[in-house]
Amino acid sequence: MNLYLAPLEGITGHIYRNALHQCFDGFDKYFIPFISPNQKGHFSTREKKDVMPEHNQGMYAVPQILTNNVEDFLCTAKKLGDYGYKEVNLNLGCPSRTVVTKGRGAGFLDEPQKLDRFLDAVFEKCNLEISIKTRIGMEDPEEFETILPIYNKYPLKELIIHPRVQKEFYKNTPKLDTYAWAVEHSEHPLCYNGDICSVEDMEQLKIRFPQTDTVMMGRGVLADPALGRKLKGGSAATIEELKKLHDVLYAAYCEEMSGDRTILYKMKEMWFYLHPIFTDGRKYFKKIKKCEKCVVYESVVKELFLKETVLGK
Ligand SMILES: Cc1cc2nc3c(=O)[nH]c(=O)nc-3n(C[C@H](O)[C@H](O)[C@H](O)COP(=O)(O)O)c2cc1C
Repeated sequence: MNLYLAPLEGITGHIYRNALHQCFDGFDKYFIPFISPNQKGHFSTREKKDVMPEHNQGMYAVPQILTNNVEDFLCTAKKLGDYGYKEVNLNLGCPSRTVVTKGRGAGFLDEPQKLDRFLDAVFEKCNLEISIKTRIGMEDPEEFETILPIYNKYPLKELIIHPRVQKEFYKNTPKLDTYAWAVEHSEHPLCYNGDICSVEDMEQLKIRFPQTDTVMMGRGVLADPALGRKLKGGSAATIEELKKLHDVLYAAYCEEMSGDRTILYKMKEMWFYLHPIFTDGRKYFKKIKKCEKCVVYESVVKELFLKETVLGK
């Protein structure tokens, strides 16, 4: 089984990926949140920090590009190639309105002919391997019957399918019937993505799709950082391991960012996903959300790790 860490913009940046890799590992590929090429043609500070080889040591990292412009894609891919990357991923799933209204991310799925011409040009000129992470349409899963044949025309490294349409954002449940149709009709190796948060979820997926041997996971990992390890037959997270992950992350955010508010914003985001793994996690999450100073935060977290334990999963 190949397991991939999903890109989560604002969360699984280099600090999170390195902390996860150091404390739990378990992933065959670590996807980097999207790079959105700008008019000036250079990376933002966040993007640069995220793709720098020294921030991705010892792991197979895949950068992702969000664009609908051929030149921007090629120019970004070239720079990533210069950094040493062999593979890039194209984002055709981002549901955010600001992205979609510009015809990027999931918005590109609304213009199949333009998408076809885009892929034709980038596959002709790009020297790197290209994979695609896609939703199944904008409004209706049936749109995928037009989109998949386009993907089938090009030599994709792999196709990662998150079987929701754009308008659902992260609501409802993944459309497994559409994924089943894709399993039958795709010419490419497939990776399934969506709502795999436990060993049981994976078992269910494998019952219906025994041929699926590559799965990407995002929020499930934030909620249980040992998920990848557990899916590979390893043990559940211990309280000591979770404390270590927390301490590594917190130290790295304190070093990279300035100001209690900015640091605590990052930590609160992490706790939003992670708190349910602890006994009485809700109580502590409420306290954490109220923290405005790092010293106060540190004492709340210290108490949590002292008094609570990990819920058996
Ligand atoms: C906060 C957040 C940020 C995300 N950022 C990205 C991104 O940069 N690129 C991308 O392809 N998908 C992004 N996604 C989608 C995830 O990669 C993934 O497809 C989605 O969360 C479904 O998988 P999951 O159920 O395992 O979390 C993001 C999702 C969330 C919730």
